[in-house]
Amino acid sequence: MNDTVPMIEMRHVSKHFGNVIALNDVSLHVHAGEVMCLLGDNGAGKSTLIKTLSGVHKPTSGEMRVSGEPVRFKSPAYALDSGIATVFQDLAMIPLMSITRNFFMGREPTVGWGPLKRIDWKQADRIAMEEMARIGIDVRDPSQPVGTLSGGERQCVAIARAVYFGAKVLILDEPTSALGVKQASVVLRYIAKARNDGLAVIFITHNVHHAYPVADAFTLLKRGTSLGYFRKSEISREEVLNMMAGGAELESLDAELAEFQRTPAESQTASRAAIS
Ligand SMILES: Nc1ncnc2c1ncn2[C@@H]1O[C@H](COP(=O)(O)OP(=O)(O)OP(=O)(O)O)[C@@H](O)[C@H]1O
Repeated sequence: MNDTVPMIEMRHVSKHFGNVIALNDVSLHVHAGEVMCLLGDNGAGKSTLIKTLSGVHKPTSGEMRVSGEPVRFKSPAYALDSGIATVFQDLAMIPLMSITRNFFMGREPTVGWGPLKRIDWKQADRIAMEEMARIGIDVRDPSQPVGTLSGGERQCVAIARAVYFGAKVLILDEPTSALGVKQASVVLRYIAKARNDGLAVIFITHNVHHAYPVADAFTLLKRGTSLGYFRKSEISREEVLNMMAGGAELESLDAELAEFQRTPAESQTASRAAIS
């Protein structure tokens, strides 16, 4: 158990859209140097939760805290100023633009003053190369279009960019969902590294196999409600899987599908037995 103040915390947060209750009394917390995996099926409320944490939505009720201080984000810029960076699935990258341009996205270092002020490309390229090297991506040419990197590498660039610009909390929206095993492992390794560097990471996924190796804790969402917050030591991979899928629902599906697997002779015997 970690007794320090969480880096980020949600207390009894609800979010309604008219009559739709997208989040209902959800509480969670993440400490510095921890990965908290937020798991939930389609429509569970994951996107609403991320958008609430990152200042896109305002909670209908409940409280959010950063380093123990209550916060109300008027816009995503306020969340960013508090050190909360969200890497959305689309990565906000321009494939045909260079790695350096994508890394800085308008925040390039400059030289000179007043009308002579201009982007310091040499410095920008050097920083981009160094940051890529730090995450284990060997960039030979920083002017290379970012679209030439693999999917996993592009995810890492987006995360590295957030870290470089001062994130304390990283919210990663399904960073591995479109990736094969090898590419997903590139991203999972980097998530573990960000955690070891002291960031608080919220990793949203519906893939328990990706979540389990890297998680320190789990929050499970179902239809807008939290099924609970679990430390990794308190819950096995199978238990997480079962809660995610809804054990009872799966058992009844098992029984239903077993019916299809019967041979015609078995089915006839079963229906005769049912009639008599
Ligand atoms: N702006 C909105 N207006 C009305 N209802 C919304 C809005 N945003 C989300 N919802 C509803 O809130 C519920 C949760 O949606 P949300 O997108 O947060 O789920 P999710 O877990 O991210 O799902 P998925 O994995 O499919 O993206 C859904 O029933 C959705 O229809």
